[in-house]
Amino acid sequence: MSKKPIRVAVTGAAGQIGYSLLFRIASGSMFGPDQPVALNLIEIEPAMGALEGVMMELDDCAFPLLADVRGSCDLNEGFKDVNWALLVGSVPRKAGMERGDLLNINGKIFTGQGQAIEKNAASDVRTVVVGNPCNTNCLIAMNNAKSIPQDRWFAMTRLDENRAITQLASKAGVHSTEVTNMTIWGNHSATQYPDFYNAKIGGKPAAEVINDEGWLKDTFIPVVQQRGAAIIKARGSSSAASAANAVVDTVRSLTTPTAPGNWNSVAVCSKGEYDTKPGLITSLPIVSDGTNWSVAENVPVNEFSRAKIDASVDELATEHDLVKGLL
Ligand SMILES: NC(=O)C1=CN([C@@H]2O[C@H](COP(=O)(O)OP(=O)(O)OC[C@H]3O[C@@H](n4cnc5c(N)ncnc54)[C@H](O)[C@@H]3O)[C@@H](O)[C@H]2O)C=CC1
Ligand SMILES: O=C([O-])CC(=O)C(=O)O
Repeated sequence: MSKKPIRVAVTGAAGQIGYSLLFRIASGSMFGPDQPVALNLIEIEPAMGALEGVMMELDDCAFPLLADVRGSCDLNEGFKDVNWALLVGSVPRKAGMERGDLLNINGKIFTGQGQAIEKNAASDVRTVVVGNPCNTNCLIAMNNAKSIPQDRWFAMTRLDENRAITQLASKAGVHSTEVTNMTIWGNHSATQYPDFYNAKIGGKPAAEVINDEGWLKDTFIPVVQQRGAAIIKARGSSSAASAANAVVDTVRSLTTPTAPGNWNSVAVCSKGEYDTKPGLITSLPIVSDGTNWSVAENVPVNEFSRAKIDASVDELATEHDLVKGLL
């Protein structure tokens, strides 16, 4: 192993998403086939036994790229020297709940984690929040680590993007790789707006290719918005393998150059782009040069899209007000 390993913290490492995610990271899916990785696995005390078992399984894979694995329930130890912090650990919702209902239970987890990241992580640390409600949990962590630049904080809407891509591809009868420019705007919640107006299929506007605005507005949007709930209903627990896959995609898209003309969705700290509210963690169309990211420019926003984006940003503002005491 000639390259220095990238050290990655994963919270909730013994949970359902953790059980898929760790093996993808260790096998090279996240940082590529010639990049060694080291894992700092963080759990709460009662789950340390289960984490031990997961670590034994990591050992049993003899992954060529895995340089080191540490398990801890101490946040200072867990976030020590990490280059990436993947904040998965938190309680998932049950059937009948909205993700925002978890704010009371999960929000406070992210104050201590933000502080511990600021105190212990490597100087280049970047954080992706997965635990729900992920936008506002990310807001809490970011505001508890004010010396870390705001452009290093992300919340995950890539699973929504991937879901939207598959819905459009399947309606158009094409492979998912034909669908590009799929923006999820706003909150990772039932108000998110999967923007079919700017999505493309085979390089053409998706709305033109599908040619059924009624379906796009009245079926496509709610199916994507409610996909998490549909998985919970079918599986009895929330999306795990597809969520882990989306974490891999998120980090990969931030660390490799975006294909020219395309973009991906991730929630970042808004600077007011597209008239979103500055300071909120809002999903936007993002491009990367492999090192730095920026918001895709000149994406047209029509009246329909404007109303949908505003509704989701309003919900983020309400969540912000609910957690003011934690910021
Ligand atoms: N943003 C997104 O697209 C998605 C987000 N999620 C969210 O991800 C979170 C995790 O989901 P699962 O892995 O299925 O849940 P899970 O219940 O299977 O695992 C969560 C793990 O987190 C651990 N944990 C709880 N509090 C912790 C803390 N303070 N520090 C460290 N670890 C802690 C638990 O011990 C458990 O092992 C949930 O909040 C879920 O709603 C799930 C799917 C998609
Ligand atoms: O729906 C949930 O609670 C889990 C989640 O965030 C998703 O699957 O998108």
